[in-house]
Amino acid sequence: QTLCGSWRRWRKSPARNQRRALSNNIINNNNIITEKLVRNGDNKKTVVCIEGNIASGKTTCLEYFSKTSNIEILTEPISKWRNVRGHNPLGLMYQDPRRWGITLQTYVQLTMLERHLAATSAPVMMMERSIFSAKYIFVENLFQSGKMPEVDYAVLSEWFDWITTNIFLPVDLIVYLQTSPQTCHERLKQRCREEEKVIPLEYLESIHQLHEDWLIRCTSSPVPAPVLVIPADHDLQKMLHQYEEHRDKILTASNL
Ligand SMILES: Nc1ncnc2c1ncn2[C@@H]1O[C@H](COP(=O)(O)OP(=O)(O)O)[C@@H](O)[C@H]1O
Ligand SMILES: Nc1ccn([C@H]2C[C@H](O)[C@@H](COP(=O)(O)O)O2)c(=O)n1
Repeated sequence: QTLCGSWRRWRKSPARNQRRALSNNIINNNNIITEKLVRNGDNKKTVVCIEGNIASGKTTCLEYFSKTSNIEILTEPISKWRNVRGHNPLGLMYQDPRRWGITLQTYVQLTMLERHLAATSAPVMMMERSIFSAKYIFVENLFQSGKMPEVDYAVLSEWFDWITTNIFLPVDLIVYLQTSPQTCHERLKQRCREEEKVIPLEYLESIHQLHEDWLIRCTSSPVPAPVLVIPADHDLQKMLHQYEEHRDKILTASNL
């Protein structure tokens, strides 16, 4: 069990402390107090985001916790990314990232926002990824690898900044499933999703480095919550054992 170096840095400002603030006020660049949009009931809910590389085992982890009462599971809306009104932006992005990266990532940003704001009844909401990793990992990767034009990156960044400045999107804990890119490559081939057949090991290596910069080295983008790192190269049985070991910590994340 490891807690990321970001633990201390962000401990003072995670979701619980924001919730404790007298209101949902924020102070903008001009020192004018404005209100963040808040969904009713957000004060009580614990939000846990499962982060990790492609095919690292996030869905399998969520499936395991879905058997627990009091947890509501929100998987990534990948079926929407594969079919929006008959179009497949995920497939298009892998075929021609320069042309379709902005299209997919705009839609990912919208659908992840919907996930964060979903009306859930259980006290704990466990989400696959977040609007934060969509921006800090996937959009960054497209831009840094030269596959997203600067203007597309600027427009997406403006949208992201507006959303995260004006809408209260609390996260209590990030669970980072830390894998080697090689493990993910093996699992990806085994899963055999049609759109992903073109993904080379190098792509998974880039995505891995971005996760490490964000959640372990804490050198790239803000980490919105404490991070629990779970080594995830192990076989399924060992992974389930680790999930069981961390169960209490995960379920009581809002007390961190
Ligand atoms: N610990 C594990 N050992 C071996 N295979 C795994 C393990 N966890 C998941 N898998 C398999 O790897 C593939 C990707 O797992 P999945 O949970 O879909 O990952 P993700 O949601 O992170 O993309 C699936 O075929 C799954 O059955
Ligand atoms: N912002 C994002 C989020 C996800 N994707 C891609 C990466 C995978 O092909 C797929 C999600 O699969 P998972 O990691 O959950 O197995 O969607 C992306 O391109 N941009």
